[in-house]
Amino acid sequence: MRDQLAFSNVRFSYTGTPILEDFDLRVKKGEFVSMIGPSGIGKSTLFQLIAGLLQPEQGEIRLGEERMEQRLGQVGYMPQRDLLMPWRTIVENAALPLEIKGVPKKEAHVRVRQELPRYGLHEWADAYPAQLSGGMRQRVSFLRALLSGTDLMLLDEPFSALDGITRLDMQEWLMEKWQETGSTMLMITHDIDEAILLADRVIVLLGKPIRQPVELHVSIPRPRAVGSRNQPGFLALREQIWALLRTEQSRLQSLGREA
Ligand SMILES: Nc1ncnc2c1ncn2[C@@H]1O[C@H](COP(=O)(O)OP(=O)(O)OP(=O)(O)O)[C@@H](O)[C@H]1O
Repeated sequence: MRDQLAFSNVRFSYTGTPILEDFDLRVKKGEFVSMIGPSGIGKSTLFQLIAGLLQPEQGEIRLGEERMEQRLGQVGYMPQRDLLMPWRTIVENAALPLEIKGVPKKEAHVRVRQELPRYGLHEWADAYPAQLSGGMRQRVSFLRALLSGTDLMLLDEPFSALDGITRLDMQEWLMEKWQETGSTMLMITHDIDEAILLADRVIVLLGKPIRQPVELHVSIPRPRAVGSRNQPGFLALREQIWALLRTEQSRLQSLGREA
């Protein structure tokens, strides 16, 4: 299967802070990849590079077959907080990327209304974001990202602001949507179980700068559900990721003490 995203030999730093060095990453079309790493390692920076908000100093980033400097608008982005506009209704919020692409407003709204039932939101089309629960707002945010018309979705800790039960529901919901849409998904999370449950592959980001991420394949059979966490393969992966992160945390702390 062809690559949807490829980083080759990428270097990136902020003034005085190296983030990536000789960094390679390949994501196949339709794959679900989770990324996990210590705070401040550069996860959001990676997403900004993919979205084209930042450019690499060296190396290249390809989306599909193309090497693109201008990647803005080529990926769907779902942030931690939904960033829905409070003065726009649910239909108006979700239709925004279509309108930006030049689809006439009326047509954009019809298309969103057709989609809403699949998101359990058909009764909320004309409501405002403040009337919806956190989980519902994140579903609107996901639909809006999907309607930006791209096959690559970047999910930046999409459920971190939700309560525990809603979060579990949303994880199962996202797995369904991923299978339904066939989109390629790249998700940042701080939650090891979430990283494993959803993904085909977990990428553990280590090092300062990040050179060779550790890539772990998740062979838990699909369809998965919250109960899949109790399978022996899951427990072993959780231990392995936990050990990697703990070692990295101590290494970073001792580097901090030396500096
Ligand atoms: N615009 C910037 N200018 C300079 N340094 C920056 C800038 N943005 C981020 N950094 C630094 O780069 C490093 C990586 O930041 P980034 O936000 O990508 O990390 P992260 O892994 O997403 O963190 P977290 O898990 O806490 O969200 C951090 O040390 C951060 O302080």
